[in-house]
Amino acid sequence: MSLGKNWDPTARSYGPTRPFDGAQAPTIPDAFKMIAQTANSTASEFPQINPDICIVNYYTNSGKLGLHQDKDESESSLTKGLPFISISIGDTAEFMFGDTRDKDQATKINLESGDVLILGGESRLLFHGVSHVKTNTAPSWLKEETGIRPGRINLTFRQY
Ligand SMILES: O=C(O)CCC(=O)C(=O)O
Ligand SMILES: [Fe+2]
Repeated sequence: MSLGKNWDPTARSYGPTRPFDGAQAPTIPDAFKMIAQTANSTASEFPQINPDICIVNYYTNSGKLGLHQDKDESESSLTKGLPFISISIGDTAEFMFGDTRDKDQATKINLESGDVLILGGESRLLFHGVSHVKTNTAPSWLKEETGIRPGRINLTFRQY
């Protein structure tokens, strides 16, 4: 799902409403924005964004996401290298990134629950994706306190 603007993964475009039922995208809660902007300000090499899009992805333990570039934001946002800020919650993902769409050449890192990843400036158009989600790796306190189901939640904040 997405907050702020609707993201249509089929058309790869943003709009005010969901095409299949016309629902408005909910606004991004201020508390969410605050977390993203605080993370953004610690990465002082990147410009500060005022996020107007938050895409929420849920991955089951068999979920993956192929290597892709995020280049559907406005031309001015991309030219300025405005960062997107990604926050991971739940099970650990193996995240891959690189200069090409070739999985074998990509660098792989673990994104654990609570990790923040920021792609901005020259790294804004890196190819990236999720090779797999590691079963039963979420912190036990998170499972106990929230009842979060198996899998991983990822929030990406962007400025269109
Ligand atoms: O789940 C992730 O860590 C990456 C998500 C992503 O690349 C996207 O939403 O465009
Ligand atoms: Fe992406």
